[in-house]
Amino acid sequence: MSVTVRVPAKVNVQLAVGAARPDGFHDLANVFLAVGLYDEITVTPADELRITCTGPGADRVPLDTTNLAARAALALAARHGIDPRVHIHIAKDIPVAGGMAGGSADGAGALLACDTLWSLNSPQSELLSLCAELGSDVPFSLLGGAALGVGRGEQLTPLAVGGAFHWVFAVADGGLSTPTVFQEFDRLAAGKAIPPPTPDPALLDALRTGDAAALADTLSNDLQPAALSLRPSLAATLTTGTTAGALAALVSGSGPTTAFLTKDEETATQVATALQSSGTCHTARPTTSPARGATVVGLDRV
Ligand SMILES: C[C@@](CO)(OP(=O)(O)O)[C@H](O)COP(=O)(O)OP(=O)(O)OC[C@H]1O[C@@H](n2ccc(N)nc2=O)[C@H](O)[C@@H]1O
Ligand SMILES: Nc1ncnc2c1ncn2[C@@H]1O[C@H](COP(=O)(O)OP(=O)(O)O)[C@@H](O)[C@H]1O
Repeated sequence: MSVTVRVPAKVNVQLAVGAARPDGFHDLANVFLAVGLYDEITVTPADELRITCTGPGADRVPLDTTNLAARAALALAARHGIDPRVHIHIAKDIPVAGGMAGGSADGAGALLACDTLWSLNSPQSELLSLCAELGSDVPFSLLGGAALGVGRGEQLTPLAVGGAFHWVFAVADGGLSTPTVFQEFDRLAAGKAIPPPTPDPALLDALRTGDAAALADTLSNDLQPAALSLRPSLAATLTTGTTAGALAALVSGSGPTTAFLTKDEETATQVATALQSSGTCHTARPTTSPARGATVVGLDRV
């Protein structure tokens, strides 16, 4: 038997970052929106715990037990006293180390896939608490849609979204390390007062009403200056997309993927074409949001 789960990427439409905490994390007001780029995780019983990965950037994905998908399978098996030997295949389409939570998606996906394979039927609350142990972004990958994440981003409140938003994601060459971007944030913030992170009511309203122009006016990412400081070339990518007609542009999470919100599908195609031909990114990917969270899409009983 094998089980396949599809899991979306995310963009942070607001990422408000507080001061560094004693445990090394930062308190956040993190407004997640799931977008239609997906990894697919397939689990099959095997003689040993084994991971394979295909797709763009697969050579940069660890195939040992540091992989979040392996950690998820091991954590679920340990919780239930189950033999964890499965083959986990990751069909990757989410940019690796791109600020779109690809590793988190694989962690959430492996958790749901193993839960299904082992017929555990765990309640969502139990899966969400296991996700939070794996990483700050992992609970949202399970949930999908849109949500406000507080604490280090793992404490979620689902948000209503009033319509589809059109996006283009410009995938950069190479990745950025999330801890390094937070360290750069701390360096840039040194000596400044950092206010406690709070969600922007106007942004939550824009999501609720599905108003792309209002959302464009309220997009914000406190990690963007840090990502631009570490990767100055991203400024040219952002300018290319806005010049080509995007309503707004921002770095996705810790980057280096950049996100472009457009008023409709036609403009998204036009912005993607301009970005692709500009040479300021590796690949331009048009898509929509919100997207469903981790979902079982295949159950093969042979
Ligand atoms: C920045 C964000 C925005 O959604 O995503 P990415 O852009 O990486 O996808 C997240 O906060 C990333 O979450 P995730 O990638 O799960 O991070 P974790 O594994 O929990 O933590 C990795 C490291 O990032 C830093 N970190 C993470 C979350 C947080 N609230 N404060 C932090 O300072 C810490 O240095 C931590 O050791
Ligand atoms: N399944 C996975 N897919 C991708 N990266 C993973 C995975 N498991 C662990 N990693 C590690 O996590 C790092 C961050 O990757 P990723 O989650 O794709 O990016 P981001 O944190 O920027 O959203 C990678 O560089 C890699 O070392």
